[in-house]
Amino acid sequence: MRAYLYDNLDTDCREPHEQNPSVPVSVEELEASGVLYWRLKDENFEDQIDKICADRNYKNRDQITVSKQGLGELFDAKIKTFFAEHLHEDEEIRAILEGTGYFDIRDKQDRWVRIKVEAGDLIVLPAGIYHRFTLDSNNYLKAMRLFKEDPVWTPLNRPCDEYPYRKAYLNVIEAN
Ligand SMILES: CSCCC(=O)/C(O)=C/O
Ligand SMILES: [Fe+2]
Repeated sequence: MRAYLYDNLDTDCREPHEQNPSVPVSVEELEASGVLYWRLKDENFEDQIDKICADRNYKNRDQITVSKQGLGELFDAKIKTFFAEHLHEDEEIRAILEGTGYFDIRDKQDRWVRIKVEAGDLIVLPAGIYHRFTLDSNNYLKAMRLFKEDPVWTPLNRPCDEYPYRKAYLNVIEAN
């Protein structure tokens, strides 16, 4: 995982969009926005996932393959939905199994921070954070999705500042 400020250029979102010079964003800075990160080791990948699930009460899991083959005729529509700035009522928890991609999150100053993920990364985006997702130029990512009960990942596109989970998110972040 590597995180940095987005350059805000209006070119293909699958490009890195790293500023020049780059402005790195640390794991601690991500945490200040409520984003959690773990690096999972190959040797005991499943054990580490199981421990995080037990600690954080994630009871269920499934897998998604974000690629033309994996999503079939839904691919173009899904990719568009993922990259529209949105939030969810629930956490978005993804353990990357194969491939690469970018999660962009809005930090406390409402700047886009780009998080490059690869196999072995586990990321938790808190409920209520504005974010988006895109593949990179490899056009392939397979992820495990973790969730507590039935997940509520309906994307609510910005602006939705009046939703209770957005307000709850801002309250937690401001107290940090
Ligand atoms: C890497 S999983 C696909 C992206 C997704 O599920 C989502 O909600 C993006 O915001
Ligand atoms: Fe999302």
